[in-house]
Amino acid sequence: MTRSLQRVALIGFGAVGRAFARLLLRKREEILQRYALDLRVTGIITARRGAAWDPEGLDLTAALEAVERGGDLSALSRSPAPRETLAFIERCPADVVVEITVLDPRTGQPATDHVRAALRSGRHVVTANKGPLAFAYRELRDLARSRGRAFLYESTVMDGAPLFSLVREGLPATHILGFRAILNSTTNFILTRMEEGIPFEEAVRQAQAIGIAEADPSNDIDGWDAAVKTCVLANVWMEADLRPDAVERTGIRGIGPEDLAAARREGRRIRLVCTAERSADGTVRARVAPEAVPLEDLLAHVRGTSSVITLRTDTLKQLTLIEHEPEPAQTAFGILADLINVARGHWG
Ligand SMILES: NC(=O)C1=CN([C@@H]2O[C@H](COP(=O)(O)OP(=O)(O)OC[C@H]3O[C@@H](n4cnc5c(N)ncnc54)[C@H](OP(=O)(O)O)[C@@H]3O)[C@@H](O)[C@H]2O)C=CC1
Ligand SMILES: N[C@@H](CC=O)C(=O)O
Repeated sequence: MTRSLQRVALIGFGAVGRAFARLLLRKREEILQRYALDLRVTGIITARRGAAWDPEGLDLTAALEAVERGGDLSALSRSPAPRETLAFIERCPADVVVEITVLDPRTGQPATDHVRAALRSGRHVVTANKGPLAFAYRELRDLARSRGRAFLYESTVMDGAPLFSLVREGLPATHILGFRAILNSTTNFILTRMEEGIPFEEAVRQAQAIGIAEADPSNDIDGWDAAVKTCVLANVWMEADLRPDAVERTGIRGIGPEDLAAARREGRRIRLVCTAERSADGTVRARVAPEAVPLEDLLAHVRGTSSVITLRTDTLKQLTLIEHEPEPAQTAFGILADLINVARGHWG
């Protein structure tokens, strides 16, 4: 096998970026042996911890140590790297740009501009940030196609679970008619902890400590992250062109221990449920709302950070996928899988 080199730039180095660095340190040799793929991180930029690039590959152990002790990445750079993110993306020595900055569920920015700039400058793009798909999926997909570049996003929904590749590779000639899902780990974790008697604020702190909460956890609590994910799935699978504010959205802020106890007395559990269906007029209607789900329903048994989706299809009837207790390491795996698929050409 001929060895190929893939140079990767990380735009963001928070919980997911650092989990990806740790995973690559663990898997680099195996990937080289199995796929003849030499995966190197050649650029990293953050908002407050500087930027670094090195066309030969950055020392990821040193990058992790620098950021974890509250330091700056600049000392690792072979030559001074731009501090402005768009300039960094345009000039970094990379074949693939990985977008893992903070989600803004109301605008999808600046991540959408980052993805657009990367594709325009001839890079493949992998994103775990859902914003670009919720706000500009069609445009970015078409831009990637017109440039002959990959645009993959496995980690945007259900972390590293192979959701998009399952539909892309495993469900040919199939229409997704709708879905019902639990897609936000933080709210599912909070509801589960509250059922165990832990106060709401403490459950939020625990979700933040795991690294699964958004930078602003109200984007989880008020249903925004779930609405954005619902949009992403509807846009990619159902040819919808939805934006998050078109999703009927209620979060879990109003739910207290007494509501959970009342549901329990009726043999139910409260879960934040995401649905999308095509209506009779052909448009896609999407909704995120807490539901008191009966214990006979699979969704009632999805606990902690776990997530679940049931797809309704025109070929395989219904298909359900459950992801058990993901953390940022599983999101990092989705990014790694996308990068390997870019190198293998599994993205058309
Ligand atoms: N955490 C999870 O379990 C999952 C997260 N995601 C998505 O992945 C993305 C990253 O999540 P996570 O790592 O948890 O988020 P964090 O908040 O931990 O990290 C975000 C990173 O982005 C950097 N950043 C912010 N703005 C910019 C900018 N304009 N230019 C360059 N860097 C910037 C931050 O810099 P600084 O370090 O200086 O603050 C930080 O390094 C989000 O979009 C999230 O929705 C998807 C699936 C699961
Ligand atoms: N904040 C999100 C992280 C993954 O997308 C969640 O809780 O699901």
